[in-house]
Amino acid sequence: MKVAVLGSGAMGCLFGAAFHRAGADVTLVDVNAEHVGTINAKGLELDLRSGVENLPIRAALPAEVSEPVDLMLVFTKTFHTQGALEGIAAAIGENTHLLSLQNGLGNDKRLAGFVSDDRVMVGASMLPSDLVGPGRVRSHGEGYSKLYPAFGGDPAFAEQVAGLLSAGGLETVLDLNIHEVIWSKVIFNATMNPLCALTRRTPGFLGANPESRATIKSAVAEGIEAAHANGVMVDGQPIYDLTETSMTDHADHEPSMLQDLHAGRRTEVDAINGAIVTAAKEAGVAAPVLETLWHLVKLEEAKLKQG
Ligand SMILES: NC(=O)C1=CN([C@@H]2O[C@H](COP(=O)(O)OP(=O)(O)OC[C@H]3O[C@@H](n4cnc5c(N)ncnc54)[C@H](OP(=O)(O)O)[C@@H]3O)[C@@H](O)[C@H]2O)C=CC1
Ligand SMILES: CC(C)(CO)C(=O)C(=O)O
Repeated sequence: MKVAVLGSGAMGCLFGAAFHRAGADVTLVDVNAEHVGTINAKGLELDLRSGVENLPIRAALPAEVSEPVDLMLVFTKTFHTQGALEGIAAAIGENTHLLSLQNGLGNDKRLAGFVSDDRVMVGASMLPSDLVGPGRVRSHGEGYSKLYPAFGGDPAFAEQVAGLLSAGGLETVLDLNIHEVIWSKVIFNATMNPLCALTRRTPGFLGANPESRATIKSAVAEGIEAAHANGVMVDGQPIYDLTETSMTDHADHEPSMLQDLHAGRRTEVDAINGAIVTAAKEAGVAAPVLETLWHLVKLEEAKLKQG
């Protein structure tokens, strides 16, 4: 399978490596010229719990990819999806499938503007990953990934994709209820990511303090109510369980929102907290804790703009 990973930062490199290990023809596409150059010159360095690995994977700037691919895995930040797909139009042919495992709500609609609905796949990943420097990625935590065609239909291609990822070392399964999976993940992210970003601490710190534990409980409860009000019947307990797992298994992982603030970049809080709060309001329910976390992270972003 010919695969392009669009946005080859922390997660894109981790997944590109799995496709490469499974024998796919992979190109890591990114706008960061230093990162692309380092991967081409020295290989991709992956620091995993199992050890450090160096993989000779091809990397490219978007303008350098001119042949259509079978699969384009989109792993930019959500607010870059539209521009990134426009910038790689030459690689999107009439048989190209698009897959997003990005955080947040609305990724299905963002991809649907570029290929027919039957070639859009979405999902979520619980794997943690950090971009340590040009050509270097660290992932020290376990986690599964789930995917499915976003608008239903034949899952045969999605099955092949999940098979390759699993063969390449990243456990991936199909889930018919993919929108419940995505909502469960976004509720988790809307709770844990802002709390870590605002305190500048990792999940282990949140687990050790009663104030964060109380906030986690309220935020998750609001997210579940918002999902149910929107007709997405998520099961609540596994989301609380995920927060517990992250406070132990991912105790030292910097959630992507914390990585963003540390790097002085915009966060994805609008697609995460903002999207849940908006959906909640549209369905006639309030989500005040999630809304406050959203606004506090927006203030952090405003501080970054001030310098
Ligand atoms: N990190 C994690 O542990 C997890 C992240 N996620 C989700 O995965 C997605 C990706 O996150 P993550 O890997 O952390 O993000 P990163 O910032 O590490 O990677 C995104 C990459 O996309 C690049 N990029 C930006 N614009 C374009 C473009 N037009 N064309 C090609 N590449 C572009 C960025 O370059 P530049 O930096 O120069 O803008 C960057 O290298 C997000 O939605 C995140 O929420 C999900 C689960 C876990
Ligand atoms: C790794 C994980 C699952 C939890 O922190 C995540 O989604 C993120 O960092 O955004």
